[in-house]
Amino acid sequence: MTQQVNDNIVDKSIKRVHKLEAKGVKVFYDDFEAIKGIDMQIKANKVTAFIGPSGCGKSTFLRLFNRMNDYVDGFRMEGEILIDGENIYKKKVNVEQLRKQVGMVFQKPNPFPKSIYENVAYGLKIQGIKDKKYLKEKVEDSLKQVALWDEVKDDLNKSAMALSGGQQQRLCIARTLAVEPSIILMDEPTSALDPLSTAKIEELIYELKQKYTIVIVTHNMQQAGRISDYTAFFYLGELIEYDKSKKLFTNPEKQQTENYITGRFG
Ligand SMILES: Nc1ncnc2c1ncn2[C@@H]1O[C@H](COP(=O)(O)OP(=O)(O)OP(=O)(O)O)[C@@H](O)[C@H]1O
Repeated sequence: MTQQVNDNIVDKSIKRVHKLEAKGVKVFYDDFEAIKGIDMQIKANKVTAFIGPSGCGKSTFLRLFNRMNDYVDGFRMEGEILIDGENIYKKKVNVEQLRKQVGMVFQKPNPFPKSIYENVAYGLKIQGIKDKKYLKEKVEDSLKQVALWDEVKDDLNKSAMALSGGQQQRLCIARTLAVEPSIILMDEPTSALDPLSTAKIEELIYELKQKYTIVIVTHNMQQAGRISDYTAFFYLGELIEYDKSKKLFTNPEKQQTENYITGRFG
């Protein structure tokens, strides 16, 4: 099934406008076909939400963009995933480099059992950066971007595990930003958080799209409506509908989308 977002952007501008692209993508876990042939283009510097009932393939599809499924037993993919026009599944692709460009934030905040400072500096240090002044600046800058700096600036040596869940998630986003990705994948980043922390992360996502291309899986349709520019509705491994969020949530083209967003199934 071919789904191109419906707003008159011509194909020849893919490299500039469409940051991510899937071409004829199928995913199998052994014999099970989890993604059944998806074509999709995702725009740069926008927030794109993936919605759909449990098991429809949102996370599987999201994880294709930084090759996180490569580790899964029985995983096999057909088709192409392109970033800025480059197929990221080509043999010569350096997966470590790719993951620097494509950061990921998970459902449960997963800070390392280290200090706040070390968590944010970690990615830079494993790149071999030793310059203390640079590291300090980068840590401060990343924590400021996630609006955590004021809360932690006097406690940078404190364990990250002592932070609240919402603070931990912002720290994990700061850790992702420190290595300067251009794309951030988020897999239900607020589902383990209280409403106040959720609101903070949503504000943050809104700010971050000035600089980053963000793709977010969410079960929360209000959230998708609030923060995303585009929404893709998946069902049973297919991309059913993909459009501007305002359109998809108010006037969907497909009956299945309408049934889902009005809570008739899922
Ligand atoms: N490692 C795996 N091995 C076998 N099957 C898997 C594996 N991971 C996912 N699947 C199957 O692939 C399908 C898609 O799963 P996926 O986790 O991508 O869906 P999802 O839409 O993200 O679900 P949820 O909203 O519950 O997280 C499901 O049927 C799931 O059971």
